[in-house]
Formats: sequence, structure tokens, C-alpha cells
Amino acid sequence: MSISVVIAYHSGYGHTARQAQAVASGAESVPGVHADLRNVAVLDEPLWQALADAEAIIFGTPTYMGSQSAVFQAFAEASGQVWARQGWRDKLAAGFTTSAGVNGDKLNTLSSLTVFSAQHGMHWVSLGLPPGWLYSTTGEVDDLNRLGGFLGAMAQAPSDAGPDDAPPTADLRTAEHLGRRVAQVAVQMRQGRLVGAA
Ligand SMILES: Cc1cc2nc3c(=O)[nH]c(=O)nc-3n(C[C@H](O)[C@H](O)[C@H](O)COP(=O)(O)O)c2cc1C
Repeated sequence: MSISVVIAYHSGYGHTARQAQAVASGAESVPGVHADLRNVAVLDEPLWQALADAEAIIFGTPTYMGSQSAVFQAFAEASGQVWARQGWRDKLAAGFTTSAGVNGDKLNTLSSLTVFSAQHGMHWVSLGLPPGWLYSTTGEVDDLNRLGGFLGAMAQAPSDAGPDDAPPTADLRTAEHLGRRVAQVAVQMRQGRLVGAA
């Protein structure tokens, strides 16, 4: 049976949705893993069931006013019933965000996602990439992780660029990397659980 990695995201204008698709394509590239894209604007039973069945949940939200969007926060608060029974305990967690500013206070959004995951008793998986574009001689603006995040995948979408044009390829490749990394850890986690149960 395939291992499920759910990408639970919100996107108001389509940019974070593109980032979410890149995360999913990275996760799906790992043999034995199924990536399941879920928009948390719809809080229905299939969403909660998919999350319950997941080995890993990768949370994604645009950065609005320096933190997660209100729609994502509504999802986080609705997860209170799952929290009460620690239903996501020991699942893997990771996160990503898009904002218009190069910095844009994206770190605050990712920090908030880590706290949310910790409240659920989940294990946070970091981005696992060195910062790109770090040296003038060997780095460039198109480097993987050009925005230099560590907690999760960051992407930038200038306010006047539609989701067909932004985030740029470097940020989408960074998102893909996060999806692949989480999926690889999910496989290791599942194998470890099977050994533990034997
Ligand atoms: C209400 C609101 C608040 C925003 N706040 C920020 C912010 O704090 N920092 C930033 O860099 N961009 C901010 N933006 C810009 C969005 O992060 C940016 O447009 C992003 O691409 C939106 O992602 P989405 O298309 O998935 O909704 C804000 C946009 C809106 C609508």
C-alpha cells in the first residue's frame, strides 16, 4: 500500500497553489509515495480522513499580514478536535509559504506552522538545503533555496505577477525539494514503524 503525503494548503490568488503543486510533484517522485493535494478552504470529511490516513502532512499558506492566511488559521482552529485526541501525533510535518516581498516576514509564517505542528505532537522536517545565492562568485539569483530559508520552503510572487508567472522556477524547484525530502523521510518512518511492530 502506498504511503500518503498530504499537502494541506490554502491559496487566495493561486501563487501558493503553484508552490503546493511543486511540493506534490517532489513527493510523488519518491517510489511508494502518493501525494494528495488538499485545499483547506474546504473543511469536509474527506479532508479530515485524508489527514488521518497520512504519514506526513505538509502545510502551506500564503503569508498575509506577516502570518498564515485567515482561511488557513480557520483550518488550524478546526483541527482542535483532532488535537484533543492527538490524532496527528507522531506524523511528519513540514511547511511552505509564498509572499510578495523578498522577505515579507515569511519566517514568521513558517515559525507559526512549526508551533501548530508541535501542538499536534508531530515531527517537523526542515528544508534541508543550504542557503542559495550566498556567494557573489559561485552563487546566483536562480539558485535552489535562493531565499535562504531553513524551516521550510519559501517562495516569492511579486504582486503584479499572476500565478502563471510567479513564483519563479528556483522557488518551485525548492518546493519540489521539500516534497521529495519529506516523502523520503516518510518512507524511512514507515519502515521503522514496521520494524518496531514486528
Ligand atoms: C491580505 C494580504 C496580506 C498580505 N500580507 C503580506 C505580507 O505580510 N508580506 C508579503 O510579503 N506579502 C503579503 N501579501 C502578498 C501575498 O503574500 C502574495 O500576493 C502571495 O503571492 C499571495 O499568495 P496566494 O496567491 O497563494 O494567495 C499579502 C496579500 C494580502 C492579500
